[in-house]
Amino acid sequence: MFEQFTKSFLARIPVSKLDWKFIEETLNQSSELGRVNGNEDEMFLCQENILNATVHHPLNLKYPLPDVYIHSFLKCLINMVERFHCEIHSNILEKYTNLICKNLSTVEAGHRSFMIDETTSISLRENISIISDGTTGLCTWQAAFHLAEWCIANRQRITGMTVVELGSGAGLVGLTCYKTCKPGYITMTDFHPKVMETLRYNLENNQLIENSSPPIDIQPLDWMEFHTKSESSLQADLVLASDVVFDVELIPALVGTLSKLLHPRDNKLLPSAIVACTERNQETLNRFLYELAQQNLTYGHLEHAPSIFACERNYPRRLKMCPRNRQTKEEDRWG
Ligand SMILES: C[S@@+](CC[C@H](N)C(=O)[O-])C[C@H]1O[C@@H](n2cnc3c(N)ncnc32)[C@H](O)[C@@H]1O
Repeated sequence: MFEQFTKSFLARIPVSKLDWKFIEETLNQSSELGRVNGNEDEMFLCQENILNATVHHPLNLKYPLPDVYIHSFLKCLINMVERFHCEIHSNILEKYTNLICKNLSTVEAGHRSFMIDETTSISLRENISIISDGTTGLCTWQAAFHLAEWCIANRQRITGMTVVELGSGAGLVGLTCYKTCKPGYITMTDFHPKVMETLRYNLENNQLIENSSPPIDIQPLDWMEFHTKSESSLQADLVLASDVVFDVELIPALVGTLSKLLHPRDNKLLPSAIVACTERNQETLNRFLYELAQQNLTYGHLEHAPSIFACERNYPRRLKMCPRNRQTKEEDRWG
């Protein structure tokens, strides 16, 4: 009954955007039931159920959301329960008053948990601010959800492939690919030390380091250096990257990196790259497309995959697929 609400809560959808209408209806039904049966416990039971589906959910107990988020959630819940002229459940009050006494910070890191299906979830430590510690890589960006959903929809085709992810950030795309697609090998990369540390933590937290079969790996990879290297041991059948097209200064190095990784190898599948772009600034995207053409890389647009993640979807996003110029239409492979 609470599945959708739980999914949004654990994914840290802004509190004001949670489905409060649903909570109101649930409280209303309990209030009516209590009145008809003359049973005052109905409202307490309902508050307990809401708490169990959110703050006391096993994933939140194991991978807690930031206190500031829980505080704001409980505040809204208490306001709503009060509108029914009903006593607030002691567990809610206790949790809330404990949080009031804390010095809450909006730059605090905390977890977000994403439920993919009944048995698969991914919990990531992420900062609340989109830019912190001088990097954009400590939170999940919107294009990542899009690309992760594309991976899930194409999992059978990805199975067994050697996958490299560029600019992995907090790790949603790589971890989703690893958990749902069974790639032959997956290497997640980034360059910022704090991002690398968070990425490692997130892999360990999802128990993916020790028991990695198929193997999963994290490597530092700075596009600025990589595209100038003459040799690299890194090879890919498929390159994934989400929300990496955001700074015109970085685009030549990013495309140079893609070009190197997409270089055809003997007796191997021609590699391709799926780059999920958020369409914020047309000029930046045009520069990306210009650089692709300079490197003799063609591109096509891919269909959106069905939505799975609870997330905000404010910006239009596109998946660009970049194979090296060739006769065969690569869209036929991934389209
Ligand atoms: C906007 S974030 C996107 C993170 C993640 N892919 C997502 O969609 O949530 C951009 C990512 O690119 C990485 N990045 C920026 N410049 C880079 C460079 N020169 N080499 C490698 N990664 C870089 C950042 O560290 C950050 O993780």
